[in-house]
Amino acid sequence: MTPHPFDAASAPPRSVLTGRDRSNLLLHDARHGSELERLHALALPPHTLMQRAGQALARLAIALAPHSRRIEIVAGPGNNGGDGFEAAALLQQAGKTVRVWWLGQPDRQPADAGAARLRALAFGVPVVPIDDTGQTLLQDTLSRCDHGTLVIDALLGRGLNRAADGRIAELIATINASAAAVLAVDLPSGLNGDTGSWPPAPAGGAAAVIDADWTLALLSPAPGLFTGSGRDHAGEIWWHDLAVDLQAVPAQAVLERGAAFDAVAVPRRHAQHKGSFGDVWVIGGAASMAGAAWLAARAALQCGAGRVYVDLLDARSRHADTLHPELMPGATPDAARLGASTVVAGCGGGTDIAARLPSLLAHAARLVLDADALNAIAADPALDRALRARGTSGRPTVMTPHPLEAARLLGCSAADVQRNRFEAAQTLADRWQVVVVLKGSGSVIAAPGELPSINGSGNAALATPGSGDVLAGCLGGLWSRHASTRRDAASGPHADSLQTARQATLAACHLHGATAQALSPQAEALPAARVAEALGDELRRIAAARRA
Ligand SMILES: NC(=O)C1=CN([C@@H]2O[C@H](COP(=O)(O)OP(=O)(O)OC[C@H]3O[C@@H](n4cnc5c(N)ncnc54)[C@H](OP(=O)(O)O)[C@@H]3O)[C@@H](O)[C@H]2O)[C@@H](O)CC1
Ligand SMILES: [K+]
Repeated sequence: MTPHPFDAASAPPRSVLTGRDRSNLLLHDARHGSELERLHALALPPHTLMQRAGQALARLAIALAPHSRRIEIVAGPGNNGGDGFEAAALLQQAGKTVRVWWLGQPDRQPADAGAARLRALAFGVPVVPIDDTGQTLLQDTLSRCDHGTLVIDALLGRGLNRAADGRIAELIATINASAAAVLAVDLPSGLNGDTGSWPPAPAGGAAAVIDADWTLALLSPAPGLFTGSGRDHAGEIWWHDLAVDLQAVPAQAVLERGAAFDAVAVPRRHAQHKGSFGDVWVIGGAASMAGAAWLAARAALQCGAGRVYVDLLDARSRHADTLHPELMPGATPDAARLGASTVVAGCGGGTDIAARLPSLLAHAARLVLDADALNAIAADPALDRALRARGTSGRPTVMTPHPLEAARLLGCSAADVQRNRFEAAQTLADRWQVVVVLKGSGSVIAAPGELPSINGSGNAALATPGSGDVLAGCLGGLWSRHASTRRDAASGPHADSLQTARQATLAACHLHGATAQALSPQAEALPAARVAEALGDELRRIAAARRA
């Protein structure tokens, strides 16, 4: 008997976020991922998908840790463990010293995983049951490993149906405490792949989730890998589609990797002038918070808005930004100007922004609501009604809450929002017929009637004060030029549609994140003013790369 060979013709796993592929990636939750698996399994010889999964896993393990002679595979009771068994036989054939530690029972193992275990045994792979003795031995082994040992986490994948506790939680803690490198199969065990959160921990306990160096997503990546806690637990995310058609089953989310940005930041034509790219008004900067408004204005300028005005709420701060003389301090815009402008409202707005909102909601052609503008709407039913009326009338609005602002709008806690970021963002988008960016690790962009998108760029360098103001301004700038350019091309009212707003929002989130990654690849803190300044550099770099 020979193991199924590495299929040299099959594509290798791909790194999802560091590769050059900028196309959107469909993401399926656990239910639809199982449906995808079931549908394709019916059309293929028995065990094919798991064999492909094992091949992809073994191939990636060798590529990521070529010098690891010892590979410890910790396999769980279900098919996630089956992937581990499939890879074990191949890795053993490839000359590695492999051992599978198995937490399962033969009579309860699913058919695919059972066949994979028998195959591994047939190739002489040692399989150690994780009973009390096995667990002690594993703890002892992993405590003595260094980074040269590879541990494959095949404990739990999409079949997670409760918080990891008891022995499985102990195993997760043992792996996390080890110095070994960790490659997780499909999901870091313990992570809820649908949401990127942890299932509620047992009373008094902490959630147990693997901290992987790498994760190999199989078939269709789970949405939760890319948002909430997902990125921190998953490490670098790799993916293999196992040669199936992901479109055969409806997806639940989309990973945005730059396609929308490419559609929005189109090359500027020679005969265009500043009027071609529209006016942006930044309205915010209450007492001692003028910086927030200037940051947004600088970002809008860097992103290519035609003219940028700043209407500061604190009259005493109405001076120019001497570092950026292009920015114009302006008096309160009237309805006609608002009706021809993109307005970014609320950055450092304090409570003063509330008085401005009725006019902005009624007249602004395009409206970005950030920070204190969102808090004002959460606190005032009349503003809530005005925003609803704006949505019904078809005038586009983008809301950019962080989780706490979203919680205020939804009347729940920030922890509730983080438990299901997709649901929170979609509820807000549907309630007001707006585009919503729920900020945080893996910003979620939701709009009525659209699948939620997750922004794939960015890192923790953006976790600094003023970062949100820069995003709001960046969005204002890109939206202004996008809507104006589309109006040029289409001369129709649809130039201001919610779809244009959504495209600009996806583009802004991408650019904001990509700029931070370029400036601070190791995610060390970045002052927001540096990010604002560098947005233009990143735009110019991308434009130059396009021409090359
Ligand atoms: N079949 C195929 O062709 C392919 C399958 N694929 C792979 O299959 C994976 C999905 O497999 P799966 O559905 O068997 O689920 P899996 O993640 O192994 O876990 C289920 C087991 O865990 C248990 N359990 C759950 N939560 C628990 C907890 N907190 N603490 C303790 N136990 C817990 C649960 O126990 P039960 O609830 O039944 O008591 C059950 O025994 C997917 O992620 C991918 O890796 C891919 O290779 C593509 C091809
Ligand atoms: K896993």
